[in-house]
Amino acid sequence: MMPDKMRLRRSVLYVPASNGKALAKLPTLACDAAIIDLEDAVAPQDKISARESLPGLFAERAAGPRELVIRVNPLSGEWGADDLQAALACAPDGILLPKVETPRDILEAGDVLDDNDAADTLRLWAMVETPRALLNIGAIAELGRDPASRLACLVAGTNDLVKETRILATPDRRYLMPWLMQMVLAARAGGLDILDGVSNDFRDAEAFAAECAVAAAMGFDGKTLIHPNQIEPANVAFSPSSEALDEAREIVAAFAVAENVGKGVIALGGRMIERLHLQQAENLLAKAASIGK
Ligand SMILES: CC(C)(COP(=O)(O)OP(=O)(O)OC[C@H]1O[C@@H](n2cnc3c(N)ncnc32)[C@H](O)[C@@H]1OP(=O)(O)O)[C@@H](O)C(=O)NCCC(=O)NCCSC(=O)C[C@H](O)C(=O)O
Ligand SMILES: [Mg+2]
Repeated sequence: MMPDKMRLRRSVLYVPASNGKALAKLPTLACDAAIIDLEDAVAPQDKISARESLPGLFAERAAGPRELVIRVNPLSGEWGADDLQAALACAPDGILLPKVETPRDILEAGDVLDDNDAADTLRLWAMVETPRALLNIGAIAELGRDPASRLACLVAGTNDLVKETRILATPDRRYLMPWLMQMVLAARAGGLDILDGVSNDFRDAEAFAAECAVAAAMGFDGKTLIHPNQIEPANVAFSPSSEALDEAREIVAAFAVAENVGKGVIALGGRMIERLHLQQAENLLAKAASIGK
């Protein structure tokens, strides 16, 4: 299994488990990961049949680097516990827990996984989409520091957050911004990946590209998506730009010059460059290498 740090999660597409056409299209799509959704995308009357379709879908799963995650219904509700068992039987890369409110919600799901031998490498992802989750975000993210918790990734659920907090959803997401930044901060503290919420307006390519660029600048690792035409712009926005790569190569080269080896700080192009910048540059180049840039 690929270590989490090496995973690309620039474009993470929700695919409703009840939508055969969308599921059939998935193997042709260039998203880094997909979330097969049993929760909000599936109507109550389709919950059971959607769950029953999972084994067929995963039996046909082509080997490859794309991460496949199943979003179950809340474990406290009517369908969640059975969803979790069905998801486990499919051996996905991860299970996404919706409506997480406290660290306990994640630990309880982890206990179920611990009782299942087949779940050795399975990771947990958690939606941050309720006011309580926001208030508990530090404690939730702290679980990332304990590998036994299996927590690997946080996902902003901006639609539910708008609903639950009653803020106004504006194109610039101004009222969500403080909470999104708090999520990024918590994820970094816990050593977790963090994905931005979805953009519902899937026909407005320009607005979507702008939203992705802002999210990348805010520190998100990628964006959750609802439609195939959002994949390419997300892949572009969350990949290092060629200017950033040129600068990273310059920094690596500068520290490799004989007179700079062993120095903690150097001047480059009129700017102070420290070893922490070298580390940033190396991380960026490693990311570009895994993208194949
Ligand atoms: C939004 C949609 C309902 C639009 O569907 P549709 O009108 O069918 O789109 P198109 O005709 O433009 O589709 C073109 C082709 O692409 C395929 N397609 C569409 N969406 C997907 C997808 N998500 N994955 C894979 N393939 C997809 C269509 O089948 C067409 O294929 P073809 O004819 O063969 O060319 C629809 O896009 C959709 O249902 N999207 C996913 C919605 C979803 O999953 N919602 C739940 C997750 S979001 C959420 O819950 C956020 C969070 O919890 C929060 O609180 O914020
Ligand atoms: Mg939601």
